[in-house]
Amino acid sequence: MIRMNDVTMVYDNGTRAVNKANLRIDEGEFVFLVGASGSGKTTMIKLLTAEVRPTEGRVLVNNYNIGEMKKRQIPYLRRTLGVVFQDFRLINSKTVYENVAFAMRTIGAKGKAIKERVPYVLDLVGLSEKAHEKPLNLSGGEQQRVAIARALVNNPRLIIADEPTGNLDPARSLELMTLFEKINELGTTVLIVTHEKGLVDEFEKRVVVIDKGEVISDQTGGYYQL
Ligand SMILES: Nc1ncnc2c1ncn2[C@@H]1O[C@H](COP(=O)(O)OP(=O)(O)OP(=O)(O)O)[C@@H](O)[C@H]1O
Repeated sequence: MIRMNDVTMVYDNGTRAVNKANLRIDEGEFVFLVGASGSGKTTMIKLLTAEVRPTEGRVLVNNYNIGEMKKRQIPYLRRTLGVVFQDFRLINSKTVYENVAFAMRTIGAKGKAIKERVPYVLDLVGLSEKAHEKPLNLSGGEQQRVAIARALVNNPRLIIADEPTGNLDPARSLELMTLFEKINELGTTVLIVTHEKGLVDEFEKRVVVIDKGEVISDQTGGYYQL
């Protein structure tokens, strides 16, 4: 599913954001990726979605080789991924339903498939009642769940969330993690980037810690130190 072998990523200005990192995530896992600000978490995610390419080493995601793939292949890689951004990136002029349906339309899905699938994912994230609201009439936690519904709607093998609890209070954050747990139990591999240690400690999951672009610890459950 995800393989990083001795991966280094250096930005144009010379910043070495990822440094000889090794990481393997298998189908069905639930993984937290944690690290201090500037440690390289977002760059790791960008490598997985082919927003940036490795300077050295090999990155494999759902059998795509990120360093060698052609630009025109990138949309196909992204169809296998659901990405939840910290700032939601919803279309405020469209309803919740339309935001989620839109993600299906972009990959060519039509009427019946959309009518079946969108209500299912809205129910999964607990937003059936809000289907016809516009995003700006929702709370931050609800908007976050719209973003998750949209990421899930095309049935990705892997869902990646970058700081998904950044805008939420502790109770909502816990609820959100419980939702990701449920999504994982339904078969989707989950990778969550966070620097909220308290939240990670609540869940007995695999925790990968990065510091200065290197994986410095990788263990399941329990305490970790930054
Ligand atoms: N586009 C860019 N060009 C140059 N350097 C960058 C770029 N994006 C990030 N960096 C640098 O790369 C390093 C890693 O940044 P990254 O955003 O991956 O960290 P992060 O762990 O996600 O941080 P945060 O928790 O603050 O979001 C930092 O030193 C950052 O300044």
